[in-house]
Amino acid sequence: MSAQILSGKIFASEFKEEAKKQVLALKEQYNITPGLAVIIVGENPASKVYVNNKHRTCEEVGIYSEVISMPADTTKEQLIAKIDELNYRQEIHGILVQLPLPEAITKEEADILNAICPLKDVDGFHPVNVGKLMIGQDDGMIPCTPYGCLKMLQSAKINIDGAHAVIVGRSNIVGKPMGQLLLAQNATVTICHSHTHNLKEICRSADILVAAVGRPHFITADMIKPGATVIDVGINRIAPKKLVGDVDFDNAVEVAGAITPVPGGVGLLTIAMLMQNTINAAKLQLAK
Ligand SMILES: Nc1nc2c(c(=O)[nH]1)N[C@@H](CN(C=O)c1ccc(C(=O)N[C@@H](CCC(=O)O)C(=O)O)cc1)CN2
Repeated sequence: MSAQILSGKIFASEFKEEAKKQVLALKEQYNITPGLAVIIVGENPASKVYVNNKHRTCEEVGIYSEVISMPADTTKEQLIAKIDELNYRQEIHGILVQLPLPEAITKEEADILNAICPLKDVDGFHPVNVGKLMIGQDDGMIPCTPYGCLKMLQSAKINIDGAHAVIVGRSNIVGKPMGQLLLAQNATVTICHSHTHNLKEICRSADILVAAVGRPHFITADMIKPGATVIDVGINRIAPKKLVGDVDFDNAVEVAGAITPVPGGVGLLTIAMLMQNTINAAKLQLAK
């Protein structure tokens, strides 16, 4: 039997509707419009598309949006000076630096992201927010992609409590925060990576399998337990107009119980959750 397809489009539109209501409530109760500033450095074509989509989604949901485009030869100091300016602007509740940064400043990524005030860090990449997620403190920001995966699992009523969740990939943006989020929901979490022995056996023991490796079709059908929920976070461009995930979808769909497609899966939730994080940031700043 073929798996249930977890459509990112449907969940994203559900989450955006919820965000719209919260924006209206903030306006009515406190006369506040949440504001998001996105900084893009350089000319990466995919980044430009994502940033435009962020701007468009802000308009759709009722969030004030500013896109700040900086040239590819921007220095770390210039970028941090821009972030500082935004840190002090009251109408900007969320600040995001689009990744990847140009090669010349890639090594400075940590210093640049750490310059964002943790209360405005809508990506949830600042060490303060990483720490809050780690210790289960709920007044921090959660990275958008794993946050979207969790909300989708909850909305689809997939059981997490007591489930064995296996995450393949240990990035700071997806793998590690995904593990913390599922652990906080009482899953038994295994994080696998390139040095893991018996990867196939571990994956096959997963009730929830999250693929976040960045390698096309890395997870094959024989690595999936029949009936498991498979979340594919990979976005791999294998030809100019062809995107595929980390999971061999066509075969996996015959084994899994539920599965996300690529495109049209959790990627779409990333921007929906950015809206939610901007609203959460505005609420947190109200309370300060
Ligand atoms: N500062 C950040 N930079 C980056 C992040 C991030 O969360 N914060 N994530 C990615 C890019 N990204 C958002 O920024 C993003 C990626 C993918 C999608 C998406 O909608 N994917 C679609 C396919 C879109 C396509 O055709 O390319 C899908 O999966 O169906 C949205 C946002 C890296 N940088």
